[in-house]
Amino acid sequence: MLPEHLPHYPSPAKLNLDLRIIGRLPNGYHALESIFTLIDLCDELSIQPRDDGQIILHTPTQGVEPEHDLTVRAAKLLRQHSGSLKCGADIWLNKKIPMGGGLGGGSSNAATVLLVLNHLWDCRLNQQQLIDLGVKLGADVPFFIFGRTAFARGVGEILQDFDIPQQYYVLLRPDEHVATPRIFAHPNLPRNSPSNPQPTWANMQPLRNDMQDVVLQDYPQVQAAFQTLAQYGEPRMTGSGACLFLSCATPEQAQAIQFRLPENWQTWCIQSVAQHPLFSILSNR
Ligand SMILES: C[C@](O)(CO)[C@H](O)COP(=O)(O)OP(=O)(O)OC[C@H]1O[C@@H](n2ccc(N)nc2=O)[C@H](O)[C@@H]1O
Ligand SMILES: Nc1ncnc2c1ncn2[C@@H]1O[C@H](COP(=O)(O)OP(=O)(O)OP(=O)(O)O)[C@@H](O)[C@H]1O
Repeated sequence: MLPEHLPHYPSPAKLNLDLRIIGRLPNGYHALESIFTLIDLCDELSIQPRDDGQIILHTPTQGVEPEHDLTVRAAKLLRQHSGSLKCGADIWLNKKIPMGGGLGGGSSNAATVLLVLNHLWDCRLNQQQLIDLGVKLGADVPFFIFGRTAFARGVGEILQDFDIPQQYYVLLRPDEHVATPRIFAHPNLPRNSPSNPQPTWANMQPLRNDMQDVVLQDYPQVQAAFQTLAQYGEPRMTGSGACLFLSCATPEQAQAIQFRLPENWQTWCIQSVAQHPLFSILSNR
């Protein structure tokens, strides 16, 4: 699907290991505090610069108009800051991350495009400048540019390093699409969790997701998947759902649980990844 002669750039998914809503911002958005980690479920992109200013996506994503695709929007946004309208790109995307599941795939694709084209077009924007651009595309984009396990504040753009134990997860995709705006607008959504000024893994226990209860109430398929996973531990939802995950101490434990899950759900055994896999690729070029 991607051209074989070009590099394949990774674009990993994320999990919100914990997500609390601590209030609302003046613009109506919700102020969050969240532990984000990268996982080893990745989309892949090939990106080749062109010198005629055109940005062409050769692999349109089903259900997304090419000009609305976050890869194209990211490239156009960076082009405005490149100082040259000649900057163009051919883009190929191989999607493996389910869309709209709370795994941040589209945001990750946008971050990979920003990081790679910043390099290929020699724009020389620093990480903070890329984060400031990225947040215009989506609240999860800054985390993927930060590229390490993080504690996030604001809408997700204020990031600090955060230590977590290495963990393995069973990830399950319920057969349901949850619309993020609908959950943020839900009348029963809790919006008053206390802020944690000095978060640590220990003082965040027990981990939770403030969006989870309203999603479980309103989406029977997510509730059914949750009950099934709950036979094996304490599942949680990532982002605004619908994907659910269960922490496991070893990969063998994750595989044993996955083996017992009904086949009607798409499932993965995954692990957290300490650093964005793109960083070592770009620093070697
Ligand atoms: C749930 C998370 O995935 C956690 O990482 C993110 O906060 C989602 O952020 P996002 O991808 O930017 O979400 P979008 O799908 O673009 O947001 C849709 C709508 O949700 C609402 N929204 C989003 C983020 C936020 N912090 N507060 C909000 O109230 C806004 O009305 C926004 O217009
Ligand atoms: N390259 C892309 N990949 C995936 N989705 C895209 C892309 N470009 C635009 N979109 C749109 O963005 C929406 C959200 O996609 P994404 O997979 O990032 O959401 P998500 O996993 O629910 O993230 P969140 O953690 O924000 O809830 C999709 O439903 C799709 O309409």
